[in-house]
Amino acid sequence: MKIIVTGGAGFIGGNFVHYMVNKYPEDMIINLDLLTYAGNLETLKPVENAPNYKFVKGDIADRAFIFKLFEEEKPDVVINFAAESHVDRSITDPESFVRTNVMGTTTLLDACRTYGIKRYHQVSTDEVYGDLPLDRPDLFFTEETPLHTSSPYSSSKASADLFVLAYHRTYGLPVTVSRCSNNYGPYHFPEKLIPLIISRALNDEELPVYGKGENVRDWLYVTDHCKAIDLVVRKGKVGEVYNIGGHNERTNLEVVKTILKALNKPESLIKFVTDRPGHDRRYAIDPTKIETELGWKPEYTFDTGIVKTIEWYLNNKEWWEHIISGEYTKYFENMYGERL
Ligand SMILES: Cc1cn([C@H]2C[C@H](O)[C@@H](COP(=O)(O)OP(=O)(O)O[C@H]3O[C@H](C)C(=O)[C@H](O)[C@H]3O)O2)c(=O)[nH]c1=O
Repeated sequence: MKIIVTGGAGFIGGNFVHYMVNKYPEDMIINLDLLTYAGNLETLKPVENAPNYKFVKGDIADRAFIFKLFEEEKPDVVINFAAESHVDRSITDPESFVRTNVMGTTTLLDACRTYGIKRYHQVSTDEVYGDLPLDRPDLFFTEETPLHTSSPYSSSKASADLFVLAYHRTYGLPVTVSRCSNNYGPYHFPEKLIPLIISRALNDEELPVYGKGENVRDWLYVTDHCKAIDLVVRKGKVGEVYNIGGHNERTNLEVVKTILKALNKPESLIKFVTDRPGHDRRYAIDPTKIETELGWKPEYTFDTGIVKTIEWYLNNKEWWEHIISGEYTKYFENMYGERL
């Protein structure tokens, strides 16, 4: 099979490319990525010379380019990870989220419709369901939970999901959608909570915690997510949505304190800062459907996954140190300067 993985130089896409190149030597994995700020070819070093791997630089929202690529490659499967993914950035620049996440998705769908495809898979997020109250730990997102977005980011992802499902209903395109909870693990860009806290704590820098740190996220180790997507693509029912999460809810403050303890750094580094506008309170996934229909079970709990993640950041400083210097410092100051 020829599989186009979009966004394969990003965090989840990059981990997925590693997983697929190693697991399916008989398949050809084409990594299509625009290499924007969070895309990094260093992430692909371990697989870049594999005979079943190829990198193509390009924009999923560039219709002429995408159609030419499909004409040349005739892929059997397309798995769309490419997305602007940072909620804070979507608050300052919503338009780029519409372009990549919505227009990029519809462009890929049109190419799939024109050239034919065995499966199109959309990698989505539990943020499309909005949030849950903090005082109702009995509530979880299921695939039937209505879409109810809070941020420009989640609105763009929900919109893309609806297009994907509409292309199934209207044109019969064989699609699946998965919606995951917060991922963490190797190669995570240090603008997101866990890698940001690890990298800044290692440099003894202040750690911005939004509001009171009471918001809850449901943490999923990235390779558990990769295995789930592989299962959905190969065995999931066409036209269906699958939620992916492993019941690992933690408040942000718990997460930050866990990392500080593991690194033997003081809690005095924590700085409570102005809250994110529209900040979702709690995400929590009910994974019953993917567990019962496809037999997926996560391998990592938060306690085992976070240790592995911290070890990776300690052993791979060359991957992240240059990111948090230079351009990134400017970005960080713009984003957090007023808060810190
Ligand atoms: C960067 C940062 C974040 N936070 C808080 C905000 C959130 O409550 C939590 C995690 O934030 P982060 O930006 O890492 O992730 P989410 O906003 O939950 O969204 C993430 O998980 C979903 C599923 C996706 O779909 C997004 O693409 C992905 O970015 O920590 C802080 O308190 N301080 C910080 O410096």
